[in-house]
Amino acid sequence: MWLPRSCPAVAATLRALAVPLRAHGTRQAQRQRMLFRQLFEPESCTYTYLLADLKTKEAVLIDPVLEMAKRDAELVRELGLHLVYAANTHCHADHITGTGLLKKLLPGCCSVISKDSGALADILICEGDALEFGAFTLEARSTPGHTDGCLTYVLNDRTMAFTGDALLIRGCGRTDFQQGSPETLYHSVHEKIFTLPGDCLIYPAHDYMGQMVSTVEEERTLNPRLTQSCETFVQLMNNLNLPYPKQIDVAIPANLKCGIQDAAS
Ligand SMILES: N[C@@H](CCC(=O)N[C@@H](CSS)C(=O)NCC(=O)O)C(=O)O
Repeated sequence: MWLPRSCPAVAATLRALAVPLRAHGTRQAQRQRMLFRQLFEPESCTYTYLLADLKTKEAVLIDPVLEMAKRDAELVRELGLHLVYAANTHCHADHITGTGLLKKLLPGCCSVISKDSGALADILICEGDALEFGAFTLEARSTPGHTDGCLTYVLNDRTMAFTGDALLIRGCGRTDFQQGSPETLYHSVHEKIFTLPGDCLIYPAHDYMGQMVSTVEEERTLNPRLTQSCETFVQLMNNLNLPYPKQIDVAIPANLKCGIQDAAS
């Protein structure tokens, strides 16, 4: 049924909708000018993310892998982008980061990792710091527990969170090496990730089951580990008995130097 805009009931409804509609419009406008790609490295099942402002062409890569750095650099060039940051969520133990090589392939790009990781990079960031690319920012949230230096990068409109190994789809990062602590991880995820909006998309650093994306609400309600009490979670994590990652002995020393063993960063 058609109702005139002057109808008081319609006017009240439009007033009530005004804020959410405006907010939705802003998110949609933002989405339309942002490029997003999820890239994959099959050996370590690592996801790399490319985000760019389509207007200014400034771009960020999150968690690039050494063996795929040429692919990533080629994609950046093909799309006419300018890579400003090659950022790690943490010092990985299962593969060598591509950030060191990307700095050579795409001069002008800065490597990034958290100060708490103890690793070298051009920019060492902390909780609350932001990486800007054009009109967008990625806020760094400290989410330790898998390692001391784990960060989750949250897009400024809180529609996307890049959780590294802190939160995986229906899982989480192991806590049995590299300063791992199940108690710390539990609190990180509950306080820094599960407090994001329910429809915020979760993009992890890995998936071993072929899944690509989740949401805060899904993980808050369905994650088999993190829906448990902290005590049960700790017991569970202390009894995973997973084999060590195949590349651990080369990956950690290399990643402490940004993926390059004979140079500072
Ligand atoms: N088989 C892989 C390593 C698998 C693994 O240990 N993944 C880590 C993240 S990379 S350090 C993890 O936290 N897994 C959690 C889980 O529950 O599987 C290899 O050899 O590279």
